[in-house]
Amino acid sequence: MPLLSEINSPSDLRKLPVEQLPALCREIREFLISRLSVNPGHFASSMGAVELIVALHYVYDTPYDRLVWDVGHQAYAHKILTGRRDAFAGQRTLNGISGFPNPLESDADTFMAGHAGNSISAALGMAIADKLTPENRNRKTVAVIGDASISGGLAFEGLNNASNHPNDLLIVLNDNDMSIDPNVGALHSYLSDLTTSAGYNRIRNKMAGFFRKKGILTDQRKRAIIRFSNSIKSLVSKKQNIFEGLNIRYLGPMDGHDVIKLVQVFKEIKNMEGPRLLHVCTIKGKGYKPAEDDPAAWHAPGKFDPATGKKISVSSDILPPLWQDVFGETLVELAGMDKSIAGITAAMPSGTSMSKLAEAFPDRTFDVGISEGHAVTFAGGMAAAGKKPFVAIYSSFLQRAYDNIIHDVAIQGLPVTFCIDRAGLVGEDGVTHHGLFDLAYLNCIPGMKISSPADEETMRNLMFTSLSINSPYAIRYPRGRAYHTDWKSEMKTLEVGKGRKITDHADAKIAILTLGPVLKDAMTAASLLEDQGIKTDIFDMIWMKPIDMGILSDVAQRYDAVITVEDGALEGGFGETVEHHIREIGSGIKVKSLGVPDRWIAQGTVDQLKNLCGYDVEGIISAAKELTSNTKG
Ligand SMILES: Cc1ncc(C[n+]2csc(CCOP(=O)(O)OP(=O)(O)O)c2C)c(N)n1
Ligand SMILES: CC(=O)[C@@H](O)[C@H](O)COP(=O)(O)O
Ligand SMILES: [Mg+2]
Repeated sequence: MPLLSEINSPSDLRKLPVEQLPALCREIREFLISRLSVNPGHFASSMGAVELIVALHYVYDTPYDRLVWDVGHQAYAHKILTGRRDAFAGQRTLNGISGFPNPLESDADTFMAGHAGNSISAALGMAIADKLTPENRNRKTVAVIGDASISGGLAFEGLNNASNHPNDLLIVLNDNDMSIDPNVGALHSYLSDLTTSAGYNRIRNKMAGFFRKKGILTDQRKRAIIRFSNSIKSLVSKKQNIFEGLNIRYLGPMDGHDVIKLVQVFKEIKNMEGPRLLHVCTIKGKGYKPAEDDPAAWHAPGKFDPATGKKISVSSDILPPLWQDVFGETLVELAGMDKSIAGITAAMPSGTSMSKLAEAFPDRTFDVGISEGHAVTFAGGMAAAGKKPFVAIYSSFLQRAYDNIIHDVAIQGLPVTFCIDRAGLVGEDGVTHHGLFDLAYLNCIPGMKISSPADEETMRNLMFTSLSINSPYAIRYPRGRAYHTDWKSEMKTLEVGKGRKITDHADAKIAILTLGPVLKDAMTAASLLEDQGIKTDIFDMIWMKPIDMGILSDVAQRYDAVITVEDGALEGGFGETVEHHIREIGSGIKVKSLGVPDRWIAQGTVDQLKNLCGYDVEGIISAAKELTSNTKG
């Protein structure tokens, strides 16, 4: 790769003649295909954003000028051009670079990315701060946001605020007509026929410059003219351009793969004043036919054969189900039993397997787009109207909807069932995507029921139990696979707040209390400990709230020490709750809590990260040994 191998910074890129940029884009795509076929990541989005990223770094004085990425899964070319080409082979691995922009990793990464919708607000903050900072007056800021991400509430809040205070923010709307799955919503269909002529903009730009030089065009007069021209346009075209209706200058649409044209346009608009939005049209998966043909399947394809596009699956055996499929297929069964059941997803139908309900009951399944807050309140509305909504949202994305859970569901005690997927460490997506806080952030909400299954049977029974729960209810489960190939057991109603004793040794001195699938590690650890003469008893608590006080008082009386294990943050988590109640009972036994410590956890495999956090089999064994030696001493 003769061009790419010489680029170790954006200033190296800017030394190239513009005519060489198409060749550079080809090399970047070749690089992405070769690296991502062996070390998987977000493929199609990044393939579609190559020209856009090259042109931005070519025209803007990065990293002094700021690029703010939305989600950031499309920004691999940005990482490659900003000194991380060689490190890219280790992206999304332990101690490697992150799969998303991260300011801790590079000064070219201006803001944390990973959760959709934050780029406009963050970039607007930077742009306005620069207006207030004399030495930064000429610093440019550009937000790059996709067509699905811009439909989220936070993005709209940013757009709505963009014309209130003087700023020169450029928003680049990267419209590839896709989310992870096909994009949804009115804005999506609106974008597809949004037009304004580039010629019209050029003339308008020249006139504005002329009148400004004459001192005729003040800010106030300019805003009046824009409002006047918008009203003329909406009279003539009958279509108010939504962005110009918000006093954000709309430019485009243009071909997002014509890197020469993009350079020319960015040069033209770079020094324009006031908030602008450039609408570029791209193809998700551009430059790799299998991905162009099926961008959803190539959003995060895993390993593949670059020559054939054949996915390289980890095993050909019959595998246990994905937890999300246990959820999806069980929900279809429940929806068949109870017509009041509806399913809601926030732009993650395939990720949560809510797609299975959509196939079986399309009229009872709702994809509301990347709008988790709206999804929860929408569910609250459905519940208030007598339905039984199941909202499936990844734990870390659900963080976006915290007050919606409290204000629009819990205070009213509405029967919404939260199916919290990707709960716990998720692995390679890293710090923004680990679902570590749901136990803590839900536990303090009055009336919220919180559960976590250790296996498929319990998952199905917890879901079935929702039919007899008429109040807010959460079931949390992890990314990845469960355990049993034949898992579709008969369902039954569980007693709310009732855990189960797994082992019962007369002479065990240590109790191990687990919540969720960490039970498996505890059982492995217990049998290894028994081989070493240390007897423990295991309890699968199933419920975090209400917690099984019967088990806690039994444990407090019978054992010398307790180990708790959770796949989540220790602060405010399951272990703290156990200790709080054991102290309330008046017991002073030692409680050792294992889980995620109070620090940010970057990317790696789940096994690597659990080991680092000390709650894998090894961690449980060493905790039991430590307690045994302490209680003996
Ligand atoms: C708050 C939040 N919800 C959901 C997601 C999952 N997610 C990641 S990328 C994506 C689709 C983004 O679509 P778009 O903005 O159009 O970018 P594209 O992938 O098309 O480049 C979604 C839903 C997320 N990252 N953040
Ligand atoms: C970029 C993004 O947020 C999603 O693509 C996310 O990475 C999906 O996670 P899973 O791979 O766990 O479905
Ligand atoms: Mg898109």
